[in-house]
Amino acid sequence: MDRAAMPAQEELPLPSPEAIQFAQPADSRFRTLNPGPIPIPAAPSSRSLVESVSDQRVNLDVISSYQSENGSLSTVSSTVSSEESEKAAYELLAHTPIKSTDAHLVEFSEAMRTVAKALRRVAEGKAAAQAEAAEWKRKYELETAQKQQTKIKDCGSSTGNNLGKLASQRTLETPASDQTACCGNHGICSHEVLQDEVPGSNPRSSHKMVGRKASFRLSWGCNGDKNGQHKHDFVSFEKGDITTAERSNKQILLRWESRPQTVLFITKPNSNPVRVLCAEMVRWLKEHKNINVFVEPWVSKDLLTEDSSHNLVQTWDNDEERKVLHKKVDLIVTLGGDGTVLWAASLFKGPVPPVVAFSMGSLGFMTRFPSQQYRDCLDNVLNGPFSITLRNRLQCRVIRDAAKDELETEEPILALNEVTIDRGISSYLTYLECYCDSSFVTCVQGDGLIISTTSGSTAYSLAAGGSMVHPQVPGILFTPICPHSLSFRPLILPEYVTLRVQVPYNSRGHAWASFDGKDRKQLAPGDALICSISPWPVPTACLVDSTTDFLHSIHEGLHWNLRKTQSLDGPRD
Ligand SMILES: NC(=O)c1ccc[n+]([C@@H]2O[C@H](COP(=O)([O-])OP(=O)(O)OC[C@H]3O[C@@H](n4cnc5c(N)ncnc54)[C@H](O)[C@@H]3O)[C@@H](O)[C@H]2O)c1
Ligand SMILES: Nc1ncnc2c1ncn2[C@@H]1O[C@H](COP(=O)(O)OP(=O)(O)OP(=O)(O)O)[C@@H](O)[C@H]1O
Repeated sequence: MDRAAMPAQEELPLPSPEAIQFAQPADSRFRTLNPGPIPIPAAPSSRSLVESVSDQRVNLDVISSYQSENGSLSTVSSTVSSEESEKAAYELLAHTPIKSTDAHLVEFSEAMRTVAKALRRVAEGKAAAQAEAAEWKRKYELETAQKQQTKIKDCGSSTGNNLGKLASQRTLETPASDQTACCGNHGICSHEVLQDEVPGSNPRSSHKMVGRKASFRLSWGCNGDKNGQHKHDFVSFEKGDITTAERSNKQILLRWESRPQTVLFITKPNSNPVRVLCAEMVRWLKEHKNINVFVEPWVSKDLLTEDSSHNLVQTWDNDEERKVLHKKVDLIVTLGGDGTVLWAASLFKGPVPPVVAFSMGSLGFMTRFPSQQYRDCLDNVLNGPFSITLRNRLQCRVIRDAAKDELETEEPILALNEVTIDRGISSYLTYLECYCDSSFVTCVQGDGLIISTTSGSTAYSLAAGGSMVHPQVPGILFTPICPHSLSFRPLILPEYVTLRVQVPYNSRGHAWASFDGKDRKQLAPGDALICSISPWPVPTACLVDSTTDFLHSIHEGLHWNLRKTQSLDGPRD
């Protein structure tokens, strides 16, 4: 490069001979090539810049530039003796015009210039960042001081003149004794500030720099919620501490704002006690409470044949009418066992009115109301308020291989307990690929898989080794059925995930999906089942409250951890 064409010197000072010397390689062979300090025009030295460039790099540059002018150098340096190479090098130097050496130095100084520019940019960036940080700190301290002053005023004690002064000085120094006198009794000041030692602060007093911990924000992020409409704070950051602001397991109370007028009865079929009680309750509700009653079509016929006074009981004639039941019904009463609650829920593909489940079955895990005391129970519920358990349902969709490019293939199916994917009549192991959102979970090889709600955790999932989970816990259970693996433990996943169970093409057989033990669907290789929590839970009325009812059911219904207590006589510590 022509020296005249070089950029202005202020861009980068040319390296001094001293600097060049510093950058010389440790390699002795190279030293023999080095004719000593090279005379170059005097220029301000920048040793520090040169230091940042590795010696090796300079060596390589210089060597390669020699190479480019005399391609034989590498052969010389690697194959001939050092004496020969020295001789060759001197010859080479003798033939190398000084212009060429200058050209290398120019090249080198250009490299230095680039490094200097980069360093300058870094230094400028750092200075700007420091200035910005200082400005933020200043504003923050000012704000803190102002807030502090306001609180001190609120405390009714003498104004902390010091704070005012210090605020204007952009720092806040508050003697600990002042704080106690001012706000200590109210527990405000002393707990909401951090006190850090400030280097260089007034050594005469024990004054400290006072500042708040940095605040930050966490929020729910809903899958697919591009507008962020469902995002809301779920923690608060009071004084820099994370506190849960909203808890999903709060007790929920139902308080009527207007009087309930319509009750739907769902009853277990083929049960005489149920039939008799249903007729009695319907009459009582109509005569004493002036309530409109809906029943299933087959119940309507039953009631009419028994007593013509039941002709005022309403029902529905077709699916379209059934689909809008939730708009007419204030309350659902079930008479039967858990299966009847499941059946009642299955009639509602969308929102479900509150369910009051009377126990007329063998187990009655979800049926907490004693049928003998139906009058008191119904009175309490109709008057309100009463606790409810919001029971999540699974919304499941079968995606057929042939139609997997279509967005929605089959109607979604809602399950209150679980969806089971099993081997059906096939005698082969099921082979199911499972994904949670977009992450691979596992391959199930065994009898099948149960994807259960927390309400269903005490049903089939429990029998397959899953944990019992309180129905208000927001989760989805992932429980294998007889997995042919020693290490397949059940999982509980968060309620917001979407699960996909795929029958792979290389599966030996078909799989079968069923929903709350009903509605079996065959899954061929290539078919998939998608499950997520439905937006329409089933609100079931509690006899006492959600937790008391749950614990009562696991004690009384499942005899959980029932064991005779050891007597005192016997060995002791
Ligand atoms: N091996 C098993 O334990 C097994 C096998 C198949 C189905 N099931 C369960 O049966 C349910 C269908 O119930 P059904 O009454 O229509 O059939 P069902 O008449 O065969 O009764 C099943 C039993 O499960 C009990 N049950 C149902 N839901 C429950 C729950 N949430 N908690 C505790 N116990 C519950 C019922 O009270 C009943 O005793 C399915 O959703 C499934 O959970 C269990
Ligand atoms: N109204 C209904 N129409 C059709 N089937 C129903 C209806 N109510 C309940 N069933 C079905 O009847 C079966 C038995 O009902 P349920 O579980 O309530 O009685 P149970 O077996 O005596 O009680 P438990 O669940 O306590 O053992 C279940 O499979 C359920 O789906």
